[in-house]
Amino acid sequence: MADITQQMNNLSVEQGSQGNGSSRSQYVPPHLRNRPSGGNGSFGGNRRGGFNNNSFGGYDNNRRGGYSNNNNSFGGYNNRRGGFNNSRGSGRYNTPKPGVGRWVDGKHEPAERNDRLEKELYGVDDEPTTQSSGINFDNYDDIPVEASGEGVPEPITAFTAPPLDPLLVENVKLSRFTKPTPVQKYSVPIVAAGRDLMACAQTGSGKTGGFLFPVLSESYMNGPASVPETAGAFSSHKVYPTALVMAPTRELVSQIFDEAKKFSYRSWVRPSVVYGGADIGGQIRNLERGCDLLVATPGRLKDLLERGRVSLANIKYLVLDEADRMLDMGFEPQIRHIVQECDMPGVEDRQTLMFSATFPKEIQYLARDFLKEYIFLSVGRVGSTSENITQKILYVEDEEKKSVLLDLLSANDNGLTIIFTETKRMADNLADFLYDQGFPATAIHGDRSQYEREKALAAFKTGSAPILVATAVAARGLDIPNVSHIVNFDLPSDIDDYVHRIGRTGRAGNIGIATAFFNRNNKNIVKGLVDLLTEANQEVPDFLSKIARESAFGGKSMRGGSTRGGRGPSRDFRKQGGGFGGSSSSNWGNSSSSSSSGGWGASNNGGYSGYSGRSNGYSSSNYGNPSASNSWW
Ligand SMILES: Nc1ncnc2c1ncn2[C@@H]1O[C@H](COP(=O)(O)OP(=O)(O)OP(=O)(O)O)[C@@H](O)[C@H]1O
Repeated sequence: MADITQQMNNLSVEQGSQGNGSSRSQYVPPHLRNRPSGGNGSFGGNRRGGFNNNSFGGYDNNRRGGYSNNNNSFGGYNNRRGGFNNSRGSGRYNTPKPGVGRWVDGKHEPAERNDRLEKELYGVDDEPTTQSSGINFDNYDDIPVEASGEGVPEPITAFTAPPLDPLLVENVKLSRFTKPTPVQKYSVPIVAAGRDLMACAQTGSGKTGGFLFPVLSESYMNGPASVPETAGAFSSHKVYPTALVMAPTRELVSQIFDEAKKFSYRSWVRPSVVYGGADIGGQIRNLERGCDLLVATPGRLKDLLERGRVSLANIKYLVLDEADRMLDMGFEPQIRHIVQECDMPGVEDRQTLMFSATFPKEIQYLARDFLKEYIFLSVGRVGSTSENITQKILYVEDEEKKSVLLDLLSANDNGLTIIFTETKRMADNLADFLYDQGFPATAIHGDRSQYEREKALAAFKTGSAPILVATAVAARGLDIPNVSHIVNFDLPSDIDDYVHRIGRTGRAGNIGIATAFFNRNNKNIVKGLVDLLTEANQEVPDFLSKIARESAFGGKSMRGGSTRGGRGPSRDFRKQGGGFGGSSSSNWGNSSSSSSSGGWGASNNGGYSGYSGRSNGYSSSNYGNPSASNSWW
């Protein structure tokens, strides 16, 4: 990594314009300059057989890394009619299947271990598709965490049973996780105490485990609910999951599903996934094989509810992941319909966990309506970036971008690179260009079919196409091991999007580089960028400070100018209202915690009235290491 940084420091735009003498002055990247002419790099040949066309003939299709999750390989109960969903709680399964446990007479019977499945689920060390925690993983301990609300339970410090279920601890070990990340430390006891949670945490800090660990662990201890007596004659066609996770994109739900498979190995809990753009018939058949934990995009779930294939009557745990993104994508009506107008138990009879990178007003309304007396958890400063990511901002005019990109890619010959563009057309154009220049690139964006997107991701993950050109579709949530470099070929206009994009590297304590091409067209983001770089102890180039100063006179003062309030408050907004009489707040870190009045006071209706009358219940503590608050982010 140091080498790459060094080489990047030495880069200049002029270097990129050196031709190879041909009349088309086609750029020849340094690593190809001394090769005999005539080839197009090691994977050349027929362009249509390459990495970025729709035929996908050119790269090896290793499905392990992909998103083709219609095959619920552990679901396998074929007794469709007389199956598990009619068992009403006991002796659910007749035929044990590899890796699938049972709940029998009020007891959990985990399945035997299975070598083949373990290799499939957890991979083997040093495989490109497995990611271990990086050298800076221990620094997570230094991230300031603020937990506020009534009666915040003590965080756990290790993966131990108790409080976790022993099977969950075994699966966590198989995943090579040695200790919990901050969000996991808090979420485990919070969920075990029956509390609701609203969590904001930095990218790559383990939020998926933050909800999967406690939900699965509690499920292993408490077992399934029986099918409601009110279920009609057609209940055998329906599934009655105990836990529902909603997330915005197909890729993200598929990824959560893959994680859920790992941690539910050998247990009675069978995870399933449904998302739009894929054959619904196949998804229904998979659901019928067993569905205790359902991971879904809102649109497809609504469809399945309307078809009577899913009942939410048994939901004990509702998780909304990337809630702000779901609202951005216009899913609020579907989410409200699913949570409030179908058969899901009310807020008092389920536990609800919400994860969101930002906490603007719209999310606060959802929290007010979906959660009860929740604990607010803030890990790191909301919207901040990790110091594990070295951020470089280069001044590059639009017409020079391709040339500079080629230099960057030539300098970075190990690890995976994601290049973000603003438009789908540019993503395709750039991927084709890179292919022509001898770089194995593939593209992912919303105009590609689900099949193409899965293929592209699989090729990228396995390293057969180590360069992924992407639009915002890949910006959030995706967790791909060994991504060492993010290039913002086009900067987004919202600083939050920038944070999420670069968060695809530097995950789980690993290090990474993020390079952005900046020019005067990106003036709207300059203030946010300067603040962010400063906050993460990154170098702020002179040109950027200068443009920021100029722009300050132009009037935009908000970071990036997000229309939704962008980064939003990182603090529990309930503290700002007038309704928390007698609240006490102790702040052990150094984040400023002055509470202001106004805003969310008595004008709120609905779910908050219960809070306002408390005389002594509300407390807030900041458990971060006070000396460390500047050391990591
Ligand atoms: N306790 C742990 N020990 C080691 N690695 C972990 C641990 N928890 C999670 N990870 C790994 O860290 C990476 C990031 O986790 P995850 O995808 O849950 O982050 P996230 O907070 O949801 O990120 P984002 O905000 O980008 O969606 C994953 O590769 C995951 O396997």
